[in-house]
Amino acid sequence: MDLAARIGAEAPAKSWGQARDAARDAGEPLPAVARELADALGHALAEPLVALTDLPPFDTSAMDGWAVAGPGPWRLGGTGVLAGGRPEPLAEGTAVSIATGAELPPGPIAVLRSEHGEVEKSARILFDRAPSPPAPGRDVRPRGQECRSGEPLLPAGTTVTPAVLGLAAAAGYDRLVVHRRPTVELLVLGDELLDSGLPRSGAVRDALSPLLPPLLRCGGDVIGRRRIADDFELLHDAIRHSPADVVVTTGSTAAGPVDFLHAALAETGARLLVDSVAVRPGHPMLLAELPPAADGRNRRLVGLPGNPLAAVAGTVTLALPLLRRLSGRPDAEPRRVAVSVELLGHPRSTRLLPVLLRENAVAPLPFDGPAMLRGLALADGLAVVPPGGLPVGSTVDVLEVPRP
Ligand SMILES: Nc1nc2c(c(=O)[nH]1)N[C@H]1C(S)=C(S)[C@@H](COP(=O)(O)OP(=O)(O)OC[C@H]3O[C@@H](n4cnc5c(N)ncnc54)[C@H](O)[C@@H]3O)O[C@H]1N2
Ligand code: MOO
Repeated sequence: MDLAARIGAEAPAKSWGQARDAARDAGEPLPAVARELADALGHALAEPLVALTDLPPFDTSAMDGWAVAGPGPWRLGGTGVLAGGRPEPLAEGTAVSIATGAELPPGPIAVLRSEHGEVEKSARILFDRAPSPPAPGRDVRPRGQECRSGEPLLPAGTTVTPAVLGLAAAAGYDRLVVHRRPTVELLVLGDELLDSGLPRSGAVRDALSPLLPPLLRCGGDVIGRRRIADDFELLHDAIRHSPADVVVTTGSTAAGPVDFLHAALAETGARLLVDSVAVRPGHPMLLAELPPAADGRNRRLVGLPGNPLAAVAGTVTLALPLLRRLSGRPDAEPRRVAVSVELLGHPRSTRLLPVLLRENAVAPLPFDGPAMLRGLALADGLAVVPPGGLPVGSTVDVLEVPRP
């Protein structure tokens, strides 16, 4: 049986948009799990975040000063209210010192800022020196100002950022229900690759081991990276036994003498969902469904071409949309930007061009060949130039290449 028959009839190359859609549709968000707040960072909320309390939970002083009842001057009483303390009711004509964030005594209480009052110490009388008399409500954060208990604060699918962790804690959460993040194993193929030092006699530095894990971490948890020699059995074995939800390979996508990826996928019983894309660079990129893991988990493989810029093209086209889908997050939408210099297109394929963004217009960068990273290293993003190119005065989508 020939290779095409073993892995299913070869479909024609997908357009760039079809390929990205196929990656977005290639799975369901992974199951929801409850995580301690600190462990939920970077995950997507599996449920809306609903306030478990009013915020603020009580009427709060917004300033250091005094809580005052009625018009001044006031008799100073009590020991004061610090943040975290419980206030006693205040009788009309009395005041008590209060700290920012402390609960106000009940009733129509106003706050006089410390810089607006003067205390006559022996008689313990507080005089009002404010430009206008303190009024109930001023310099007060009223209970429920930010939200009421039960109010939805964030929709499901929101990425848990440091700010979301803080909001969740303020709103009463100890744990969050989030989607499990997909695990990723990176298999870097190529006998010609060096891990250190200068390139020599046909051998080049492995540029993808440093480049890809930080990009892939924007969608999943990279649990391993391995260099695999150009050997069919080793590759087949690595794919078959990978514990990851998503295996990402680099190189070996084309038809060279040691490009074993298609054969290894066929031997593994994989089903190709995308097998080459009408995009430059990166056209041999692929996406496959692997047989499930022993514990029943679905597994997928993204094959990135070996040329480094082509590998980045495959990452933004297939790997990140797939990982974001599995992690329960919406995919990143491109930014639409004006074209102020003609963007030359390929006759039949989409081009992904490293560009700078200047005053909301794109400026293409030189050194954009598939094997080059010099343009990308300066770029603000990748412009998606449709077949035929784009004239001055039109607009172009620019994809973000995630940065730390
Ligand atoms: N007859 C054809 N040959 C090629 C075609 C084609 O359509 N017909 N497509 C070309 C295109 S386009 C690309 S892209 C590459 C894809 O090749 P592979 O995915 O099989 O990758 P390799 O052959 O292993 O390597 C290609 C190139 O990239 C360098 N490389 C690989 N890995 C790394 C790495 N980790 N760091 C730095 N550089 C890497 C490798 O040394 C090669 O120079 O195929 C074309 N050929
Ligand atoms: O896909 Mo290749 O990147 O054109 O070199």
